[in-house]
Amino acid sequence: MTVLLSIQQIAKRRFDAPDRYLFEQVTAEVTGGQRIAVLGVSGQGKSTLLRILARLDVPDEGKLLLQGTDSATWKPEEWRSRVSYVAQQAIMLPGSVEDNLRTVSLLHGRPFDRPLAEQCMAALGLGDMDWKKPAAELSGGEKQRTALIRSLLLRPQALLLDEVTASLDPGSKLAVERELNAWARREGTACLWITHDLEQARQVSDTVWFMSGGRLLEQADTQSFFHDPQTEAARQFLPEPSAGRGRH
Ligand SMILES: Nc1ncnc2c1ncn2[C@@H]1O[C@H](COP(=O)(O)OP(=O)(O)OP(=O)(O)O)[C@@H](O)[C@H]1O
Repeated sequence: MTVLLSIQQIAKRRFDAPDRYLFEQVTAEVTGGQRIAVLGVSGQGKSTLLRILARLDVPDEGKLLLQGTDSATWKPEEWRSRVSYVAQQAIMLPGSVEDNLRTVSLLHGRPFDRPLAEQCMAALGLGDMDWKKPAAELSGGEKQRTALIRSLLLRPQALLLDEVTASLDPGSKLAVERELNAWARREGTACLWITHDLEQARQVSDTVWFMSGGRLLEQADTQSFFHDPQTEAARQFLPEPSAGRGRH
């Protein structure tokens, strides 16, 4: 698999104590279609790292490359149309659902793919939605899925998903997991999921990135991470081992 994103020695300083790092020495690669769960206790900087990868925030140290080209060479909007961040708190743009679905295409100068929008809405349980409805009137879960579809319509190479199913009912959550797994397989879209739901992490990832102590402490195959975590911090983070999970 070709390397899509290369993350080299990225560090971010704490804004409340600039002599200390929120995280440092983060080095990793993301390949096309790779499915990664980004795990760790609250406040490790998982969201901050993904926002840096989407160029919505800047690192204090280190380099980011997309398809081998340094981030400084990419226009930010071109980068963001390829590496799309979906926030936990979906922000709807003014206007209707349809305006929301169309706006990102307009912003990035792409034709609006209505059949794809219809297909995504149906797949995520929004097939009966009135597209003329003001987006501000949607429920939290409807906003979250509409925001996700807005990003999917860009056909990004990487989707950075920040607790995107947090306000969804179990059925809708499953629909999102299935649809994004299908995108990763079909389109080769890399999916990075921040989640606190360990069952979800198992369903949606082949690789785990575990953040702890200001480092990207483990990068492991998902099965190996859950069955045989290599660090004490990861062992503490995971629930008590179930029968059969070997630990050193
Ligand atoms: N430079 C910084 N950039 C972002 N957050 C910072 C910074 N310095 C300190 N912080 C603090 O560190 C924490 C980082 O939050 P962030 O959302 O990135 O972590 P997280 O691991 O995603 O947490 P959660 O799992 O709760 O969403 C916040 O409490 C924030 O106030």
